[in-house]
Amino acid sequence: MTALNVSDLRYSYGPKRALDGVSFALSPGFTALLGPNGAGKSTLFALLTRLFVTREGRITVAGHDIAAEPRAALSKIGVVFQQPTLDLDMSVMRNMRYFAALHGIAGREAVRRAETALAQLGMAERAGEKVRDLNGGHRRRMEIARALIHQPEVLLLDEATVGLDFESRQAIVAHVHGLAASGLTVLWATHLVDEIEDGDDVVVLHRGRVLAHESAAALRGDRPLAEVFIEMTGARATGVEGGA
Ligand SMILES: Nc1ncnc2c1ncn2[C@@H]1O[C@H](COP(=O)(O)OP(=O)(O)OP(=O)(O)O)[C@@H](O)[C@H]1O
Repeated sequence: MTALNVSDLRYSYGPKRALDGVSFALSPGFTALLGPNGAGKSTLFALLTRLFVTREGRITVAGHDIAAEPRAALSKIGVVFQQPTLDLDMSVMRNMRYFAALHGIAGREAVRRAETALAQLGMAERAGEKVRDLNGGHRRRMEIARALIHQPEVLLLDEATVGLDFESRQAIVAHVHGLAASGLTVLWATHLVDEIEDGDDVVVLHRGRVLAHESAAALRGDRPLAEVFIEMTGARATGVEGGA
């Protein structure tokens, strides 16, 4: 089943074309949106979450056209933006319940969903802690849990590990792969090749165009993914090459 379908999407900032005919279809599982700085990843995310609107191209989420049925489409999307958006003075649970309320979920159901989502990210025992007291990795995990509270089919993460140390990054990457394995459709924007596993699906975006869409294993062949990425985009691939 196609959970997210993007078809011939175009977007310009004045004369600057940021997306130039982007198409891909995603099924449940982990897809890395791999692109160097300026590739168009953030622009794509803004269109997928309807922060930006374009008349050129089409986006459907779980069969709902985002232009024709925005509420239905957006109710199927969970999103974690590059910049954290947490209230530091609330507890983890209060943050979760506050966000649940924005989706019309309250009372016991909100607590039940919050507990389930926190457990999925290995954060259950931190529910009572103030967000301010959490380290960066745990804050990010909380934000991912929060994005799951309305039980979306598609989870979008825009450079979710920016600024975190290697261990925290690894933990988050592992958790999100676990979510994808349990049936969620994950689109993980990154420029770090070490966050990508051989079994992952990869969309390579460069200068607003999709250069490749296939499994990481097929994309890299018998070479390191970093080498292939550099060759395709001319960009320096950052991150530690973790065997991929
Ligand atoms: N507000 C804007 N005005 C003009 N050009 C813009 C604007 N925002 C982005 N761009 C340009 O559009 C292109 C795509 O930018 P975008 O931020 O979507 O890329 P990105 O892949 O998310 O990069 P990064 O990882 O650096 O955020 C780039 O060439 C960028 O310079």
